[in-house]
Amino acid sequence: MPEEIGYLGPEGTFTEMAVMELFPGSQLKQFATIFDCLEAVDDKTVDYGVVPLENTIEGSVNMTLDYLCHQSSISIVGELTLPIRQHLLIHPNYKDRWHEIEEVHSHPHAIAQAHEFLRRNLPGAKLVHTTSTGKAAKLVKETDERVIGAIGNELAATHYGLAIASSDIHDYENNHTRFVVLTKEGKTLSKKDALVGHKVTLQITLPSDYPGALYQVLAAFAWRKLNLSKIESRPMKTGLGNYFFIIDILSEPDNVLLQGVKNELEALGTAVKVLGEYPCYSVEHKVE
Ligand SMILES: O=C(O)C(=O)C[C@]1(C(=O)O)C=C[C@@H](O)C=C1
Repeated sequence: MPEEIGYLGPEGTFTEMAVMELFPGSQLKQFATIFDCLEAVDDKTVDYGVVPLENTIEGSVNMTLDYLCHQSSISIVGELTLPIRQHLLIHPNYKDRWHEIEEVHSHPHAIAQAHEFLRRNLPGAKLVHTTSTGKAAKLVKETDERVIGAIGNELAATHYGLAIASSDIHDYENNHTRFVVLTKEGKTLSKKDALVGHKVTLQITLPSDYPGALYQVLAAFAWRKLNLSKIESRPMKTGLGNYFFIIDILSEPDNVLLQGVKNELEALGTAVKVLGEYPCYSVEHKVE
């Protein structure tokens, strides 16, 4: 049976752009929400899932992080970073009337990425959250009795036959999103081009709150000269002030120094869960 790839749909999402780059020509299955996609990987309805993990402007996608940390035994087997260009999309019937837009629909991350543009250009418009930018574009296509807009990409504009009323409306030029490939079954990703490095992502839970606990964790990486690219705390959901840490390390697979870190941390009573050891890819061009 051909492998099936789950992703955040419908057609025209940024996640679909990532999937087209990572799994060209594969059998795809769309999910309405990130959670549904994660669950499908977990219960093996699909072989791989592709979901967003982090954006330059908006930070982490907590749904993805929390699922990986709290609920599952699925792991990260790859990462793709894509440039994110947000456009204001409108029904073609209203293409010259975008200043009259009453509502702007999009994924909360996309709305946040264009906050300044919306404040300046459409201060009276109601902002409506959708499960994805593709969903918002589809809604605009289906609504021709009112002037509404969506924030989304050029793939959605083409797919739904929408006009681009204003292009590149994201507030910061350097707008990128990291997408991760997840799997349940020890599968690996074998993309050949666009490789930019390797990472290991660890979930670290301190034994208890004592002075210098995090410092001790970081020291284990520091004296081995292991380069961290991200550290983030997330609530354990057991009480205020209880956090665990998610740490990304720029490291080749099977690095013996990392095994040393794990042994040292575990000896200190710190729990270490490996969320993934994976290749990282990056593309700057648009996927047509
Ligand atoms: O809605 C989409 O198109 C998505 O793929 C989701 C998502 C996100 O969750 O951040 C992905 C990239 C962009 O940052 C905006 C939205």
